[in-house]
Amino acid sequence: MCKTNRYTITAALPYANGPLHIGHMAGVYVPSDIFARYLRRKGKDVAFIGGSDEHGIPITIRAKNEGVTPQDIVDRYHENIKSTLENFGVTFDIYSRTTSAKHKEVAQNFFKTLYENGKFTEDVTEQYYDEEAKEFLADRYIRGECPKCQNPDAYGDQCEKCGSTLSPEELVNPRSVLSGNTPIRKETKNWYLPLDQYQDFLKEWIIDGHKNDWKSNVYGQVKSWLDDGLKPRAMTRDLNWGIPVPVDGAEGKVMYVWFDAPIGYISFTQEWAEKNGKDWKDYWQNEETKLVHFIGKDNIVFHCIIFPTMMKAHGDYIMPDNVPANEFLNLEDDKISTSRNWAVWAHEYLEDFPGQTDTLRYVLAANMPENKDNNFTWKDFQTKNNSELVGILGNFINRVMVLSHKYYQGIVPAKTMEFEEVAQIKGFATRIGEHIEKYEFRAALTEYMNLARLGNQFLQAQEPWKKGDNPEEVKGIMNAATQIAVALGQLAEPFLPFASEKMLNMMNVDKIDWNMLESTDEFVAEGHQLEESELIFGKIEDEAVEAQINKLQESKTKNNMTNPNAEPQKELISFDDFQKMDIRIGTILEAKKVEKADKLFELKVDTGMDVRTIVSGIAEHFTLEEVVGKQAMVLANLAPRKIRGIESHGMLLFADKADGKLTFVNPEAETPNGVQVG
Ligand SMILES: Nc1ncnc2c1ncn2[C@@H]1O[C@H](COP(=O)(O)OP(=O)(O)OP(=O)(O)O)[C@@H](O)[C@H]1O
Ligand SMILES: [Zn+2]
Repeated sequence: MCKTNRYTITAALPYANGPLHIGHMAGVYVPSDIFARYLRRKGKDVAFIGGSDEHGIPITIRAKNEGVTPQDIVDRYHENIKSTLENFGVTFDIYSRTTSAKHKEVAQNFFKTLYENGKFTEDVTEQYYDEEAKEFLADRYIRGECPKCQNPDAYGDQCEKCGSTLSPEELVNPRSVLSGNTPIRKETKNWYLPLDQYQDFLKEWIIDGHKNDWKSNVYGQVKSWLDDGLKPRAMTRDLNWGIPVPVDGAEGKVMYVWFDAPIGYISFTQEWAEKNGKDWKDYWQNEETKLVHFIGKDNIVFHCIIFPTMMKAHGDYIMPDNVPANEFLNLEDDKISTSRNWAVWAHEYLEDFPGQTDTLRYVLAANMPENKDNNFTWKDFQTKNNSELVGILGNFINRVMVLSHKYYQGIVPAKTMEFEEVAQIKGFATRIGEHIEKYEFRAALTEYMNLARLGNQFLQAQEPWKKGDNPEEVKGIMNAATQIAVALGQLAEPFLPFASEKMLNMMNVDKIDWNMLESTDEFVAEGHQLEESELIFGKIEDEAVEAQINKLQESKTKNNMTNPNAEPQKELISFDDFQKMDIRIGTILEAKKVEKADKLFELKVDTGMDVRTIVSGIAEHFTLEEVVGKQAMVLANLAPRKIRGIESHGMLLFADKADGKLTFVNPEAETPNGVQVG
């Protein structure tokens, strides 16, 4: 059914701001790898392209919080992610990164082409700006209340609670993530991709053209975007981390991360092609090539609307043939979250379950959130391993191996009889392939396991161990069982690559082409010598699963201790910065109201060094009587400033409670005035 011979397969570029978890694997990397491995076995010319997305605000925020550079962050996580993917058996032809020189060049050329051909519109708009940090606040640099669900911590580009796509102007009570301050609005020029001009093209291509072959979750999301009407979208940002915009008048601006990241698929293909003597254009600009993007649902708009529009505006590029986006995987009935450490980290799994990589690949493929969100639980993981991989597949392979060695020293006996089960194998190969080509990975895996079930039923029905008086029949049964076992070893590869290799080694056979698997009845010949038998899958004990559940419980306990509504931490300061502050205990001696200022008290404060005047904005929180005689913390060396004509020498410190009421922060034991706090 698949006539195309060349495929370009991309997998979403993970943000290099943290390690990979099972959601990433189930949503993107397991399905794309199954697809790529299958097509290679089918003899197709495949470029399976991946890499780290190293620009974008989550990276700069993480760097700021840790007090390191963005480059430090991406170097750390790029290596971590790359080796995790390798160890998971994800067979990228190249796994590169968007901070490479090659990528910068390709992305800048792409931008320039659009610019020179007049594909952008330019617009000067007011954007939020943090006066203290001196930075424009795009996307995740700004938070505030979601206008749709009132979540107080929505981002400037998205509300994670209700899933709405937002722009910073829509946030209620916006605040800067950098300083916590309320931002001002300031004019800046940006370059926009006029998506509205591509509305008709997108409608014709997707809505009219892919109603039947795209997944309904993807099609539905695209349709609702188009029904709402597309608007121009800024492709540049006033930030200092990213790829500089290569046009005059754009100094200090970088490309929007979702402009440069998908170009990564192209630049990485170029890097790979150069190293391997190929022509990259075959993979991106040849109508006979099928381009397929594997992503999670939050990336649909970028891969179905924005990136195709970029490619259309550029010209020469093919459109994706399909974007089989998955919904989300949850963990133990809760949303996977990096910040709440509610995740099973792929690299930790590899350490905790050595030699059992395929078990996780299997469970994630079986639970893949293909059409709706799905759930991973450790109990289900254990059951699927013990009763399906060990109990069905491993059991069948092991019985065949052990009996072959017992009866025939591991030499495959003659085919003395015909069995219908053997003739059925090629049908399984075909159906597995058809499901994979339709992005129905769960159904493909079920089909595969049904062949293992068939093998067990066959042995159970034929009972060769009871037929010692008919050696010719036993030979025939064992030949047939061995055909099924070898076919299982062959067909396992897309899903269970490590187990497949182990099975084929043990059976002493080479991998064969999938087309062959779909057409033959003989997977191994009479007289072939099998190697020694070994177990393919190990049981997962209760203790191992309990340890994992305890690990999650610890995260939950920790999360419950921290306040989800706490203000984000301010920018890091050095120890020297801190040392500069002179904070000490003082006592308020006198208090009076400041005329025509509802919020202010004029206070006389004994700081231990002197008695001084401090103007404080506490009149709405306390009465004059309440504050006189009270001790308070004083920031003594704050530069004096005039407030309502009164010179204030320092500042009193209060705790700013969530309900907006101030409260004094005082030493627990009696403390003389002038004692330093630090
Ligand atoms: N729980 C999940 N289930 C399925 N796919 C997911 C899940 N989490 C992330 N993905 C997908 O993995 C790909 C790479 O994710 P990316 O690095 O962009 O992280 P992310 O979406 O910010 O995730 P997180 O916030 O958990 O780090 C994206 O296509 C994303 O849709
Ligand atoms: Zn919301």
